[in-house]
Amino acid sequence: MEDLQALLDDIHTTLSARDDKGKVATYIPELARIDPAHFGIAVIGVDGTEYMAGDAELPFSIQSVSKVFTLTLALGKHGDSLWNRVGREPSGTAFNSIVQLEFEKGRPRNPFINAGAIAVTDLILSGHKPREAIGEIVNFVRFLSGDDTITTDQAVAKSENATGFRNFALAQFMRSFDRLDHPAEHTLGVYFHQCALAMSCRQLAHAGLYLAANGRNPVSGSSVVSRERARRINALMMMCGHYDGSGEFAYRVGLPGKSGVGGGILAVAPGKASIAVWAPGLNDYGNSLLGTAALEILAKRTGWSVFGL
Ligand SMILES: NC(=O)CC[C@H](N)C(=O)O
Repeated sequence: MEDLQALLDDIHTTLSARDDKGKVATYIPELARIDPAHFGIAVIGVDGTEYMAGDAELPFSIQSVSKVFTLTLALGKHGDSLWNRVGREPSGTAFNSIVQLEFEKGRPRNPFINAGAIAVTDLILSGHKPREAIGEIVNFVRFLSGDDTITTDQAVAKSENATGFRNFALAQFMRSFDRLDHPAEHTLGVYFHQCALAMSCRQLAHAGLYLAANGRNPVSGSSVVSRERARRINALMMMCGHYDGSGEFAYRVGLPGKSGVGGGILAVAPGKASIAVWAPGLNDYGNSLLGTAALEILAKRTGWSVFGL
């Protein structure tokens, strides 16, 4: 395998020169202001070695990448009973789609589409005030990444709270099937804050390291989840992490990954490394255009894939 740092520098140079950077999300007004020219990538090996290129230390809005961490947290609190609320099948629909919810009686297909993530957040809220649940999520992500400086971007959370009509519709609709335990405003108050977590590629790659290392963070030495649970979360990321673009991502990259509309993607090369990439311009599925391209090149040149050696 070629030198990883040289490879990241090459990916950064090649992709920064591309004219077509995709389109930044505009439905959350605060995200519409982000410069699509940003590009960052960080790879943390399971031995803790860090490789970075571009804006790898600049915090960005992780948005739906947070759904991996809230799923992990909620599984820790509720165990497999979580699956009574949400399924484990790819949806084949957009991240914010409502259509399947009626046919499937308010049980979202998986924890990574918006409806499913809102149901997971509702479980985290159990027994808490929204403020406490937000604190618990922030503390969990700080623990995962070993970095106490991580916070939520209040302007992004506020911006989404003011314009997240679709998410309110999803939450109210689930509530009509008795699938949420809390008022939509409470659950979404927490959900918008988890999406507004601001993290750099470096912090994000550290936070995802447990998924590359059998459930244990090799840098901090902490056990996060069992080996079996880490595998299962990876399986869900592979099947559902990119919504109706999940098949295409698996085909091109071949690694479990989770995207967010802020342009971030967390990808996991089991036994090898945790990878975070950020390029704010999105493709038609709402996944980072150049982030996907970067991971495709990285996977090809390293040979990292869960589908073969
Ligand atoms: N795909 C995403 O990143 C969506 C997250 C965003 N906060 C939303 O709920 O619409």
